[in-house]
Amino acid sequence: MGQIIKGKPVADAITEQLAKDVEELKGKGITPKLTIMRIGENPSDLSYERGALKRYAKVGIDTEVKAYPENISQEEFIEEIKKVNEDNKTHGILIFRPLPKQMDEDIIKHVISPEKDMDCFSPINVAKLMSGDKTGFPPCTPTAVIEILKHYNVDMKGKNAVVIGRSMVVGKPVSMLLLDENATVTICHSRTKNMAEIASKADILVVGVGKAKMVTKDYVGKDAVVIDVGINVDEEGKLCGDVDTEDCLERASLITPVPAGVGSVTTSILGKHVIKACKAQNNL
Ligand SMILES: Nc1nc(=O)c2c([nH]1)NC[C@@H]1CN(c3ccc(C(=O)N[C@@H](CCC(=O)O)C(=O)O)cc3)C=[N+]21
Repeated sequence: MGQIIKGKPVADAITEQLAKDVEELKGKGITPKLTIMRIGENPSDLSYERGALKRYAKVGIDTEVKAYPENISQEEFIEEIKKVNEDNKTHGILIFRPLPKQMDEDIIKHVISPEKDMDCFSPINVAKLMSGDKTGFPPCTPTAVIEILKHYNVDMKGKNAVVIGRSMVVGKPVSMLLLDENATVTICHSRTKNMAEIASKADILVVGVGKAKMVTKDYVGKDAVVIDVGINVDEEGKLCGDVDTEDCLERASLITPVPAGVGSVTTSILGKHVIKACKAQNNL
């Protein structure tokens, strides 16, 4: 029988350091600030926003939410991003994704200033992630996955890691970060044949596809570590992951829940990025 590993202890450890860093910056007369740009009222965006606001109120990071109507035009949104880029008080920007249909992410991604881009939207940060340049900002959720594995002493070196999903927010970047930790990485996606069979060979299984409870015990090898990155809303309007946690628990050794798993660590990583950006922008 496996064990459920929560994000909270990991998030708390990171937050403790955050609070110290903020205090130090405030001692120098600097208040780190994050500006969140949200279009519409997607429940998973709102969940992230609530988590972030709560955490940063505790540690003293200023947070401003700029909310825009679902039908805002691309031109208007670009102007808004430019304004925040130029706002001297803002050190970090988070733009919730995916953006609505009228937006072309391949255009917008070039607008956000790479120094303020907290979640690896800018192609500059994507390139830095690919090349292992630590001055960039890898996306928060994939970084949270690695922090959880480290916190619970899961050895990644030489292990078989299988990632399900190839998105730019989860699958691809988390694969790069696992590779950095010397895991042997396999990426599965919608066209993969025999996915359950491949997944069941994993020592570490990371799932981020956005399909509620898609991963059942057939995907899980004995004593595998399962990290559920999915944030879905079920028929009853409750948050649930991509993994059927109950079902997989009998085979897995460790498994993260949703909610209270990866998501809770994501917000603390975002805070860490804001501090890093704030220091860099103040030549500290
Ligand atoms: N550019 C971008 N990057 C993202 O990483 C991103 C995004 N856009 N759009 C939305 C999704 C969703 N997401 C969540 C992160 C944390 C919680 C989180 O903190 N959840 C708390 C619950 C908080 C609450 O609901 O009160 C928990 O799981 O315990 C939820 C959802 C990141 N996403």
